[in-house]
Amino acid sequence: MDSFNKQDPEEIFDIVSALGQGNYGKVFKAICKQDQKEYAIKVMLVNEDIFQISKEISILQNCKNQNIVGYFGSFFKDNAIWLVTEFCEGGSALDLIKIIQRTFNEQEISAVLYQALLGLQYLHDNKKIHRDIKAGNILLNEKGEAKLADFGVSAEQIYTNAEKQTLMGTPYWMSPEVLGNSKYNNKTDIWSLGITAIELAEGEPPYSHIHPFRAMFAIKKNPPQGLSNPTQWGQEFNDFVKKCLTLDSNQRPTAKDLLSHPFIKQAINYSQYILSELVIENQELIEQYRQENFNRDDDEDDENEEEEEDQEDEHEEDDNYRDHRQVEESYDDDDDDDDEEEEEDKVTRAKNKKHKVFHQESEETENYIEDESSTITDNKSKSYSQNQSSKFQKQLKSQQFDDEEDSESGQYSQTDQESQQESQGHLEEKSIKQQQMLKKQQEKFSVDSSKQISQKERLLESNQQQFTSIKRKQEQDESTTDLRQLSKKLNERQDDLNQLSKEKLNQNGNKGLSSKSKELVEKYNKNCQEFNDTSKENSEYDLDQLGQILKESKELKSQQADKQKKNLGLEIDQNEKNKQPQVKQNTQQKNENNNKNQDIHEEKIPNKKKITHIDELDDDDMSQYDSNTMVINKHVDQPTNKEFVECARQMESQGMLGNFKSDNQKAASQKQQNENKNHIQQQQQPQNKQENKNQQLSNNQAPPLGQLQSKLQKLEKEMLLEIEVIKDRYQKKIDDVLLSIQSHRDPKAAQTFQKCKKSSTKLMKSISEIHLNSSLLEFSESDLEKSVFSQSKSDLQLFEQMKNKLLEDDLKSQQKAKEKKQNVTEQHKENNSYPQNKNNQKVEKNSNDLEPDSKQMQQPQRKKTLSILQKMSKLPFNFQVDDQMMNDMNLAEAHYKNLENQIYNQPQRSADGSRLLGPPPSQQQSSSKKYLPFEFAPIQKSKDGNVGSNEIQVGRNVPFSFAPILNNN
Ligand SMILES: Nc1ncnc2c1ncn2[C@@H]1O[C@H](COP(=O)(O)OP(=O)(O)OP(=O)(O)O)[C@@H](O)[C@H]1O
Repeated sequence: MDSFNKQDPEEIFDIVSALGQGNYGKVFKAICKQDQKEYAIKVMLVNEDIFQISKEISILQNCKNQNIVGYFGSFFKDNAIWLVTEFCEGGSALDLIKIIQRTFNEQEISAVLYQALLGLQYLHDNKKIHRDIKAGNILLNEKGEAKLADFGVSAEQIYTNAEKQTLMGTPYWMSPEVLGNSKYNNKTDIWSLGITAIELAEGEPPYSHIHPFRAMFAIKKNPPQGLSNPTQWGQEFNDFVKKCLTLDSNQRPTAKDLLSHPFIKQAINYSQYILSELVIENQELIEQYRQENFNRDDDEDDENEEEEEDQEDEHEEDDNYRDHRQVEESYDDDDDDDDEEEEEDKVTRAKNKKHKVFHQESEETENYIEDESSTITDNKSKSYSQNQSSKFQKQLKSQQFDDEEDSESGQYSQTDQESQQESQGHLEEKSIKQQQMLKKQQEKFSVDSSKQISQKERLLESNQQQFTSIKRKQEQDESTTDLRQLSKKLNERQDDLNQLSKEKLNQNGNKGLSSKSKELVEKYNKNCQEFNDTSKENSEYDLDQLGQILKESKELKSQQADKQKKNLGLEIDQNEKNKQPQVKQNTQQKNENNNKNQDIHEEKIPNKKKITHIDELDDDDMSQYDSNTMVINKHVDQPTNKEFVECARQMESQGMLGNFKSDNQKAASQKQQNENKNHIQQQQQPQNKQENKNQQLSNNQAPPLGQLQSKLQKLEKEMLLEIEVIKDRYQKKIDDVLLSIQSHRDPKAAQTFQKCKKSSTKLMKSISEIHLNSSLLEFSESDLEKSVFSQSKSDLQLFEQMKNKLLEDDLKSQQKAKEKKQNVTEQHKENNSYPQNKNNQKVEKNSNDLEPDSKQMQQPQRKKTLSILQKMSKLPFNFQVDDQMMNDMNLAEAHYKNLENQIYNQPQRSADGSRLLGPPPSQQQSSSKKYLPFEFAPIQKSKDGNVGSNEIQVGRNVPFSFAPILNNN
């Protein structure tokens, strides 16, 4: 008890939701107010089970292992113990089977068992026995870790023969030796693990269809039951189960033995990865399941409280039968008193567990009812109450019949008046008593049956709720299909645009499009193509997200279009009047908002001309607008984009496109139009024909902007959120795989890591492309600059620069080195007549002459390299280093090494090859270290467990950090 924290747990934690119900209490999800981390808290009322609870605490306290659920402390409040453990997002393996509504496949089973075995190995090495291994006690988290939990019945290993053995565990998972009279040890956990393997594969342990006490008997007497359909499973899995279920515990393998079983060994590479996928993919369903269970538990709690008194006696028997949960039974064959105590104990425990049992009972009934239609359920509840009442009627009749019989027999058998009267009085009394009793019974029956009816009604209600939720899910699925179709449409639309741009290019190809313009258009086409490819590659989830946004945007636009249609014709003049101030205001706002950005931009691109049509661009102009500027400086006119917007509008007017983008584009065009107008008015330049055309078009078609803009802003925010979510998701995956690589040096995981990174970058690129190409949402310059895409692009450029610089400098220094070498050789030739000793001195002197020169040459270059490297070190975490870049880096490194070797290390031979030139070996070593600009080193994790953001990932199979070495001087 000393170990309990004295603080009020409610001051430390916020209870968020219920996670589940155990035998000893409810488990809640909580958030620590201080660090905002999630925890699981088991709240257990203190009663006679205090021994179990404190044992669980003490065992958890002493276990620190990745595959044992982490313990953070315990509190005592209001006669309840709060046990704080680490939160496992996936709940138990059994929960997951229920949630995904299928059993695990062989890969998933091996993944769970591999980690469970690691946990068991740790426990057994520390002389502990779990004693309650089952799928319900293996928790899974988002990282794909499987953890043993629920140590309520665990024990320190008992070795002495004098010790009384305790029967503990959950019947179907118990080993024959636990059920028999023999002593048992940690091998009992291995048996239970074998049963758990069957449970994961089939959803139920063997003998689950029979009464648990009978099952206990069967386990003890019968040969082990393996998988019920062995041919359905691989040979290795069959063998694994068989080995776990070895009858003789001495022959049964240990956890360590099983870790090298082929069925388990294969899981080492993928265990965490696939479990993480399983948990993350089903996170929504898991939450839903918890929510539903929580509601049901609450209802049932209330109900049970009401029924507790009434049903206590009647259900006691049932309780014993239905208690599929833990059975704890001390036994001693020779001692009858013990048996009695044990019997009493059982009853007390059964009472304590009644809550749980009721819960299970109604769950079973409910499951049954779930299979039936609601009408059948209704009928069932009715017929049940009918049965009850007819049963009661029968009883009533028989009672009445007995009474009548009694009174009749009384009439004929008694001759004496007094005794007759006496007897009659007695009979009357008896009859009154019986009638009272019957009345009571009648009342009780009616109460019971009405309770049963209301229970059934509740079940019916929950059934209907489930039905509605299934229906809702179906609707969701339908809308997901809708979204998928939408995203498909988006792709098709991109194809259309592609096609259109190609046609346009062909048409205009000979009409004086400058080569730069052509190049630009081609680049745009390529981007579109790439976007199509990547968006096809991206997961359905991402497409769904994008589809959702597009759907909303479409709805918004169609609303706008409807409104506009209404206004058109009738109120066009009015509309025009109303529109102008709004547009003006927006333009003003926009101008104000973008003032800073524009200033910055003006600095970057001086003398920038405002371009409104691609034909207005000449080669000089085009040189200012390379692809990067297009991406980063969004507010710069993008001729290709405008071109396509116009084409799209034309297509639309010809009925070739829906109104999917038009409103937005019109809005953008209107805004641009106004901006241009202002600009041109300022410069007092005549407007060209094309602009007039555009203005006419936009004046006729542009929608009112106020509402649209605020909705667009909302959409933009949502889009940003979506991006964050997607980014997070990938980031999490990357982190996890990274961890797994680090812990296992696992090439498969490394591959996945690379894949994740690639798809993450692709995704970011796609998103940026959507921003750029569809003009769906307007990003400010700074937003765009923040985006990973643009960042990566400029960083890539930086890297290119660095590489070229290095190669250039390298070449120069090689040339210089050559020249120096020639000088040295010539000088050597001159001094060839010197004695050996002197000669060496001379050479050393020459070598020293070389050093300052090389240093001079190296220092500025080194500085530059370092500054570039430092810049690179600010790259975002998910900056992708592809093979090409990897090669470049290796190349750069090799060049440096080479250079160093040539200048300082490589002992050079004299022209005739007879003597070595160069510094003594001691000098060689130090110089080589001193001048190496960077090296590959294993990644160091920062305190918070993340890979530092200032480290660059350089992936072969194992990630490395790329850290510049500081000058020793
Ligand atoms: N750390 C946790 N993280 C997430 N969910 C948890 C955690 N601990 C328990 N749960 C959920 O709460 C449920 C109840 O857990 P608990 O350990 O109290 O009992 P149990 O294992 O179901 O029953 P018993 O105690 O009879 O073995 C679990 O099945 C699981 O769904």
